[in-house]
Parts: sequence; C-alpha cells; structure tokens
Amino acid sequence: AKVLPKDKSLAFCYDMLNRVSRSFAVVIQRLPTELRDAVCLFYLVLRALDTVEDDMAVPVATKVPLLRVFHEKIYDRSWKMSCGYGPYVDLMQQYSLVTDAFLRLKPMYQKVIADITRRMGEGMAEFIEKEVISVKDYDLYCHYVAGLVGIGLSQLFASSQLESEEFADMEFLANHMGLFLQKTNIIRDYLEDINEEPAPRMFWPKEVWGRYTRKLDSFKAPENSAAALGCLNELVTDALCHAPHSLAYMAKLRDQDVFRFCAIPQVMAIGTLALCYNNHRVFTGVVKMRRGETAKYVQQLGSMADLYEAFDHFAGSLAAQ
Ligand SMILES: COc1cccc([C@H]2O[C@H](CC(=O)N[C@@H](CC(=O)O)C(=O)O)C(=O)N(CC(C)(C)C)c3ccc(Cl)cc32)c1OC
Repeated sequence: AKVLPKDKSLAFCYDMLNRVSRSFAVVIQRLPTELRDAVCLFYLVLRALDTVEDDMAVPVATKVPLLRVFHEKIYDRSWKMSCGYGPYVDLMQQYSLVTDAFLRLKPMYQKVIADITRRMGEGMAEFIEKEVISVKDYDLYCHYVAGLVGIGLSQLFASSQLESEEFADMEFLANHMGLFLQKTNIIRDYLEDINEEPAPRMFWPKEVWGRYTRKLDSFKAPENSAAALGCLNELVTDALCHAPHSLAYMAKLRDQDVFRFCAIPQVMAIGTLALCYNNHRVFTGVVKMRRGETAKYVQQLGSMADLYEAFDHFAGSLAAQ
C-alpha cells in the first residue's frame, strides 16, 4: 500500500523508499501513522550514509570526515552530493527534500535519528582505514552498520509510545536484531562482494576464513569446495547464535504492525541462513529464498506463535543437514 503524502518533500521520500528498497518499503508503509514517517526518514538517512561509505569514487581524505560530520549535514537544507549509482544519484542530488521532511519530524524523532547517524558515521570511518580481521572486528563492524539501526528503531518505538519505555534502553537485544540480519547478508553476498569492482570490500572475518584458505577468493574454485563449505557452515553457525536474542526482543513487542515490521526481516534471515548452510551455490551464484517459500511464512506472520513456527521450520531443516 503506497503512501502518497500531499507535501512534495514527503512524497519524494516515499517515492525514493519504494525505489531503493524492494519488499521492505511495503512493510515500512504499513507501520502505524505515528511511526511511519520517522522510520521512512531513518531508512533514507541510513541509505544516504551508506552511499557515502560505499562510493569508491569518494577519496578517503574526503570520505572519513564526511562520515563523521554527516549527522550535522542531515539538518543542513543546502547539503547535497554527487555520488552513488542508480536511484541513489537522485537521493543524494535531491537530498534537500529529505532534509525538509526530516526537519518536519517531531524533535524527539530527529534526535534519535541524528544520534544513531553520529555513532554509525564514527564507526564507518573507523572501518574505512582498517579491515575486518578478528571475529571481534566482525561483531563490531556489524554493530556499527546494523546493530545501531536496531537500537535507533527501539528508541523510536519507545518515543512513539507504541511500545513500552523499556525499548528506550534495549541496546543488548536490539543489537542482536541487527547482527542477525547483517551477518546473513554478509554470508549470502560472498560472490557479489568478492567480484566488486574496482576493489572488493570483504567482511568475512580472516580469523575464521584464514583457517580454511590463504586467500578468500580461493573459495570460488571448485577444487576448494570442501574448505569453502567448512568456512560457510562455521559462519552460518555463528550467525544463528543471535536468533534466540532476536526472539527475546520480538516477544516484548505489543503493537502488531511493529511486530510484523520487526519479524518479517528476521524470518527472511533465518530462511536465508538455512538455505546457505552447506550450499555451494553461495560461491557460484546468488542464493535467494523462493518467493513461495517466504510468502507462506510472511503472509500470516501475526504473533509470536507464528514466529516460533517459522523459526522451528527453518531450524529443523538446518538440524537435518
Ligand atoms: C529492530 O531492528 C529492526 C527492525 C525491523 C527491520 C530492521 C531492518 O530490516 C531491513 C530489512 C530489509 O531491508 N530487507 C531487504 C532485503 C535485503 O536487503 O536483502 C528488503 O526486503 O528490501 C534491513 O535489512 N535493514 C538493514 C540492516 C540489516 C543493515 C539494519 C534495515 C535498514 C533500515 C531500517 Cl529502518 C531497518 C532495517 C531492523 O534493523 C535491525
């Protein structure tokens, strides 16, 4: 159900949301009115920050200070930038429309978004100059780019009063919500990331893959499939450790639309991990859940009982391997 607000800047924001995010935009637009615009803007601010971090055409000398100051730029109506690709070019060029919509949000929502943007920009800047080597680095990087999103959303939920005050300070469980999704994406996107031009940015921790090969791209070679699968299975097992905390987080949610907003990506993630486990196609192509497979679990996902059933199904198929 697309939202088409009357004022120009918010209309631009929802149009961009639908252009940059496939299925998730629909889930955001089904949020309660009190939260919808704040989450839409939070999503776009994060995509803009991500576009700066990812753009290899931006020199490090410019990128690092920009990532750290971005939380101030989101208040600056004159700020825009030529970078990114596809729909992100429009997002960055017409960013003043995002800023206008951002400045119309309630100040308490602006504050949450700006504070998370500050913390995330600091973290991204830290990892521009260093790689993900240890599992500790891996968890820290995922905290910066994904855990903080869970933490910020929790604060928005609390501020809206659609969820209890406890969500204002739920960093531990909210962080796990982010790590579960981000680690799933990092595992699934091995081939897409390693084939990235000009220089691939890999997030698989060397502390793990270094026990299976000397070079990460060796996993593409068929003769190394046993080592590749060993490494893949270890990373999937590591990602699964976040699942119980995600379930504990979602069990605390009261609003059904907020619950669905949180639960749908988590169900997609456990389904994707189950599909990736021991699956050599991770190293030869794109591993994507079949729409029929997800629709069955996403359609009627309305309660914790439904969520336990979905997790049980995929955990069962993992255990059967
Ligand atoms: C309590 O925490 C959450 C609750 C609900 C959803 C998300 C999380 O889910 C999407 C889901 C999403 O964006 N799915 C895509 C599919 C895909 O990208 O593969 C989609 O369906 O288009 C996602 O992936 N990320 C990106 C990060 C993981 C980096 C945070 C994300 C980015 C911005 C926002 Cl506001 C939210 C999320 C949460 O964040 C942890």
